[in-house]
Amino acid sequence: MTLITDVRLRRVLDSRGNPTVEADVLTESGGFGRAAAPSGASTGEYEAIELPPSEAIAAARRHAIPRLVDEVYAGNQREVDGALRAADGTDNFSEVGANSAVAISMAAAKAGADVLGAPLYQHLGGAFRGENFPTPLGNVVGGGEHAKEATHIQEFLSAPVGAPSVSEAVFANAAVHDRISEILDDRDIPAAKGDEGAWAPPISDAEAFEVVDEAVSDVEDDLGFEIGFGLDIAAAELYDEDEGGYVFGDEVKSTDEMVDYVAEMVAEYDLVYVEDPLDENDYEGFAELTERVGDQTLVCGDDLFVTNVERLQDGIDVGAANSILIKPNQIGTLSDAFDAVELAVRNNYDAVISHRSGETEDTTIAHLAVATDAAFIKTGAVQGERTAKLNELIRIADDAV
Ligand SMILES: C=C(OP(=O)(O)O)C(=O)O
Ligand SMILES: [Mg+2]
Repeated sequence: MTLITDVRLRRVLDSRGNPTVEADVLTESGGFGRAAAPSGASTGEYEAIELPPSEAIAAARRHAIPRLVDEVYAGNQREVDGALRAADGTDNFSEVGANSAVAISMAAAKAGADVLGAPLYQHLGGAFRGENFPTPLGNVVGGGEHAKEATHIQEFLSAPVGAPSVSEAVFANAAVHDRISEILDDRDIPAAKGDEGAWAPPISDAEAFEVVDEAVSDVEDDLGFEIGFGLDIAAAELYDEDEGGYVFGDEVKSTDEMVDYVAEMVAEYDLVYVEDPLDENDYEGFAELTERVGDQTLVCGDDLFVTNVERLQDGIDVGAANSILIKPNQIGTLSDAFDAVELAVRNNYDAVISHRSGETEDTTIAHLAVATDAAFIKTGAVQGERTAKLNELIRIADDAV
């Protein structure tokens, strides 16, 4: 074990061109870790608070760094994260900023791994991790808050559930992404890209279902293993109380209609995954949908649970969803993210480790997914800040990190 001797913070660019917080953690034996906070666009109402990076950095320098330097061992993640929580003093990191907190938490984990001379996933998960790999969910078509004038549903996700290796799964998602551009081209549909590199064509949700279904089937035939697809509806962004439901352009769906619609899409397209099908406050609606389709597909809570064990426990109590999206910056520390995974697994909920729409080249979530034995990782299909994580997964499987 080696003491943290320095924590340095700076503003760096994220993939949207916005500033974000990067942290370096140094230890007395020469250990080093660097990590950067991601940032969401379709953020959940109950997420930990992201402060403007300059404010978050100033607050962390004032409150958090003095509690870490020469006080805490880099390898003791619980102590690092406890110091961050104590420095902040609120439930939601509104003093220090979840962006500073998560960057320091992840950088300390990397410094701890460096001191041990172990890959990060082993430091976080133990010697027996690394045998299984998470299936990557690749965002191939999208709209919502991630692209204007595109689909109402935020993400159509390729899910290569039959891939024999992580590398084949990663390349399958890239192939689906590529096949979609050909299909759109054949239909004379222009396609820009959204924040995560998914195609953002100006088409209806119904047409997007058709296009993705065709692309997935074509690539499945080419590669010879099963590829399904799934959705992140990000329904909290569509929900408008004044309109009395979920707004899809000119059409408004009531909660009952929304549950029927999602259940029909699950049946029609054999969806393997449906994230945030209902509003973030609608535990009851989630429970009803899970009751109807939970034996056929994963119903995942992102904005619903915000990686928060209390919100997850509320969901478990009423049978809302059967999986949870894990985004470390939604809650602020790696320890909190691990606690959410553990509570999920103990209750037969699958964990899906996730990027944010605003990302950097940081690869921590690839290691987190392997360390927690997560069923899935959602980190895009193409584009540099996404491929950084996908390529790291390939290296982990190849024992080359
Ligand atoms: C990755 C997502 O988007 P954002 O980071 O904008 O919340 C999501 O909603 O799952
Ligand atoms: Mg989501």
